[in-house]
Amino acid sequence: MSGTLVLLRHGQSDWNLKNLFTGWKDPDLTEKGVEEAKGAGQRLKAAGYRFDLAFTSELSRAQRTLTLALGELGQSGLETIRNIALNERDYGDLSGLNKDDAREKWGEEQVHIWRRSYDTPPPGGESLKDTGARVWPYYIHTIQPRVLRGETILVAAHGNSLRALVMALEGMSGEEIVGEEIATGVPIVYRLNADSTVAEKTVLSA
Ligand SMILES: O=C(O)[C@H](O)COP(=O)(O)O
Repeated sequence: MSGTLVLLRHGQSDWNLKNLFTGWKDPDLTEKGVEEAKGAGQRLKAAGYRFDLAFTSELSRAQRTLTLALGELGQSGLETIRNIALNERDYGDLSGLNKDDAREKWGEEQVHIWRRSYDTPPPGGESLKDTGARVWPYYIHTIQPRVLRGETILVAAHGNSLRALVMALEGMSGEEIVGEEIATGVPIVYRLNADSTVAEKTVLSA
């Protein structure tokens, strides 16, 4: 057995609440999002986790979620590496549009394909495959070596940057990833084997 990797999607953002495509836009957390982030930290603490290092994106909602969770863990000030590679999928021309308005304009099926398919990008944006092409190398070169050293690592990021990571970690196909949803503020814990495969997965739901 090797180290532990914990993935945490940010708490509810203002644009999640307003049902807007967000991508690389930078809204803050809502009050509910703040509570979700704190709750994630409390559950990690109750389960006995202590982190050696954290990673997050260049976007405020993930950074703030990390700060709030670390506060609950009593680990404020933990060494944290921010990188744009962990940013949310770029939603391109959809960014800022209401998701229900988009369904009315382009149809339910097309919008679902843009949101959940593996390799169909939204107009002017990234497919999940494109997102994975930056998330996965960053994981392999920068995050995974620390986990394989036996460390406990926290990654606070986004619904689709984490879907890309989960897809690769669990060896999911382009069809399987369509049904994968990452909840806000719910830590996903992976214990890795020394050969980097997943030994055990635990979801710390509320
Ligand atoms: O960028 C966004 O709009 C959300 O964070 C995730 O959106 P999705 O649920 O459409 O993947």
